[in-house]
Amino acid sequence: EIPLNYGADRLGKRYDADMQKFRDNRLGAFIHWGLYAIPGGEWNGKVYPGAAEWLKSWAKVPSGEWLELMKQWNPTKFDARKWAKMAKEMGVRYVKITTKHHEGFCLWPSKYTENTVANTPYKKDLLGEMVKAYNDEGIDVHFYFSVMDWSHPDWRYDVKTPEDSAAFSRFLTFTDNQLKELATLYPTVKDFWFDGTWDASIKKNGWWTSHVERMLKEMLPGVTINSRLRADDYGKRHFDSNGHLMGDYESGYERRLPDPVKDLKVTRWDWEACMTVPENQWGYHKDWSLSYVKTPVEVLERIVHAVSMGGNMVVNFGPQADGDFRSEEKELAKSIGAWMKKNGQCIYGCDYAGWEKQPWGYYTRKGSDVYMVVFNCPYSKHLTVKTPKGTQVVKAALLNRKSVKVVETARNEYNVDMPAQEPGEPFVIKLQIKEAAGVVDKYRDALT
Ligand SMILES: Cc1ccc([C@@H]2N[C@@H](C)[C@@H](O)[C@H]2O)cc1
Repeated sequence: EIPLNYGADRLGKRYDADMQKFRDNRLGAFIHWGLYAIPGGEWNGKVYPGAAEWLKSWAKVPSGEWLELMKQWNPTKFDARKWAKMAKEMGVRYVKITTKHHEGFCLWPSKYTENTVANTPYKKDLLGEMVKAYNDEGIDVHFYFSVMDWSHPDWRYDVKTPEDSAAFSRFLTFTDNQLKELATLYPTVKDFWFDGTWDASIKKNGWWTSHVERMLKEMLPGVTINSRLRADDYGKRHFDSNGHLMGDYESGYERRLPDPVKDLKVTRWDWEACMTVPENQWGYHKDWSLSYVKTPVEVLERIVHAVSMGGNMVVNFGPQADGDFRSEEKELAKSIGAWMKKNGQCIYGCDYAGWEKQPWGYYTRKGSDVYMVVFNCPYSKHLTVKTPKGTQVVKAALLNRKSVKVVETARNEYNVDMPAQEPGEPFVIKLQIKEAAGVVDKYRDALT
């Protein structure tokens, strides 16, 4: 290993109560809300199909002109308690809120910039209202924070000249001040999810990313920090130059998931994925017909897929400028919530089972309870289960307790019957297993 000053602060997973809660939460929601919700993907009469929160970039809008949108920021339909009820009904255990996205508009009344909700017709502290409402519903609040700030004169994509260095040093101080402000004003925050940290300017200042992690953990003991913040002494990101994960969980799975067979390495560390419901829209876009929109079952499959590999999943919501949600998102929250109410025990507090992936769906596990979450029903009417050496399936039952037949078909191989009547939606079978202490290998493969 090479010596590093700004590499991983810790080797291996955290097992303290705060990290265990982060892990047990498993299902979260993203809230992407900012000035971009006002134009909703359209600028000067042209609709841009790209991500709506990047409209400033697609339409090449100068910062001054973009920030004019602040004059229109007045979400009259915003009701934090309603938002929190919607999250509760969906069954999310935490919500990640964009405190400031790349555009530089702050949902809290920061005293380090004019670009905040305080200088809009709405005036009030939106972030504070949200934090209180979610916490009152027992939902943890995580802060998304974009380091890249398109509206700050001292932001630099790279640092090449002495002027760049002076400006970027001011920018890092500004950012430190905003982060300290967030940690001080909203001390119940449980996590910081950094974005906008891929540019050379940050990679050349790995020390600062290490300082931010340590500063926030000093101010808020137990807080979790995503790997995306971090760059080491050599600009290596997420995993340091010795291959160790920086931060507390890997945060690279954005709109994609690790392969359940080829990418089992991810089960060695904590990780959190995030996903959009359309192909690629985080902020509100007025026209969702421009890309495929995932059905609730497709969203659910991604949630289960993540948990089956020991990860969390954060499903994105892009509220409208008026503070209400579009109907597709309200329906999605209801639909996922209905399923979670019946089947949540295969998600919350669950982890990677360590069993061989099967075509019918995914395993999750909590202690000695192994869950089969079935998305694909086979014509054979049997669900193949292959257990590790020394592990037997003793019983199987649908979560509503109706048992299903289990027949041992070969060494460590079973046919678990499909339920008698078609469930009509993804369903869960809970397995009772028996794990031999020493691994006794009763059968042997034929000698060929
Ligand atoms: C290339 C690219 C940069 C930033 C992003 C941001 N990360 C997501 C979590 C959203 O905030 C998106 O704007 C997405 C793609």
